[in-house]
Amino acid sequence: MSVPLLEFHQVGFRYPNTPTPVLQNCSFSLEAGQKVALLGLNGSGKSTLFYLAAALYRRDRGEIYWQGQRLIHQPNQLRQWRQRIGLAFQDPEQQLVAGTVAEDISYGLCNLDLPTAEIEARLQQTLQDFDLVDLADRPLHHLSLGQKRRVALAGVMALAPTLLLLDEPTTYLDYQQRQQLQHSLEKIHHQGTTIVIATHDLDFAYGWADWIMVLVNGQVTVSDRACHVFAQWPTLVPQLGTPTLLHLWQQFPPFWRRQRPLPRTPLALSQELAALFQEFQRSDRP
Ligand SMILES: Nc1ncnc2c1ncn2[C@@H]1O[C@H](COP(=O)(O)OP(=O)(O)OP(=O)(O)O)[C@@H](O)[C@H]1O
Repeated sequence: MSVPLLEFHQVGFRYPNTPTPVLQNCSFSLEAGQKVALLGLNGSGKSTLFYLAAALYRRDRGEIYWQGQRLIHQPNQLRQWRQRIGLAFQDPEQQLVAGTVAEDISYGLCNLDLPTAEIEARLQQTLQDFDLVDLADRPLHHLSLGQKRRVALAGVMALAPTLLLLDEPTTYLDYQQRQQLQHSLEKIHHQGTTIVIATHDLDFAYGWADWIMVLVNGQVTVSDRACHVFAQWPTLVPQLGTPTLLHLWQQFPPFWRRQRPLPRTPLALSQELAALFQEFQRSDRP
């Protein structure tokens, strides 16, 4: 078996001046190439888990590994660690630091000590990839929240991380920006980046993820292939609600559902519906 990309082994973490730990004996591993949705109720610790994974916070207990190498919070290793793992915060305001869009994307690249020509080339490529060319010289405080999210993601991706952690990226996005985000994610994943998204958007998770992790009481209680998790969804994770397409699929007759894979897109579900109608029409004929 291959070495996991990222591994948490019995990790514990408590914020100073709070009585109970947020994470306790938290263990999981991520394989390269996965598209992971991290689910959990408000306050279950998803953002905290991301801060620990990105080495912005220091764990109290347990170990964190990158391809088998233990995280030790020493300057040289931290620098390398933070290059490999890109984190886009839930609130883009926390992430954006410079005056304009172009300056903000360049900021992270300058911190990598790259040659000027390479910084410029990566900046131009990133502006194009994220459809930000027209906004390049726009002051950040003139942008909408959705645009700020796009700039924050672009800034992280310009650094070419191996693992991308996105905290609630679909919040406040309109239909068009959501489509654009999905398109960017497909492209990023296709280029070889492993992606983990913390989200309350079950419909998004259902359509996008190939792996599901669920955080409950400071522990990852579910970590499995999405098709397995959704097949057992209501009994496995009752507290999170049910994705719309899955809910509709559960209204199909059991004999039909037993024989077929879960439809993960509206198109796949409508095709199932059409096929079921045809089946009933056939069986009704004298
Ligand atoms: N700086 C902090 N100091 C003390 N407690 C904190 C701090 N940040 C978060 N917490 C607490 O840690 C717990 C986990 O918070 P966290 O933001 O990681 O959860 P989450 O799953 O990302 O929540 P949400 O889905 O609402 O974004 C919460 O109880 C929160 O109140």
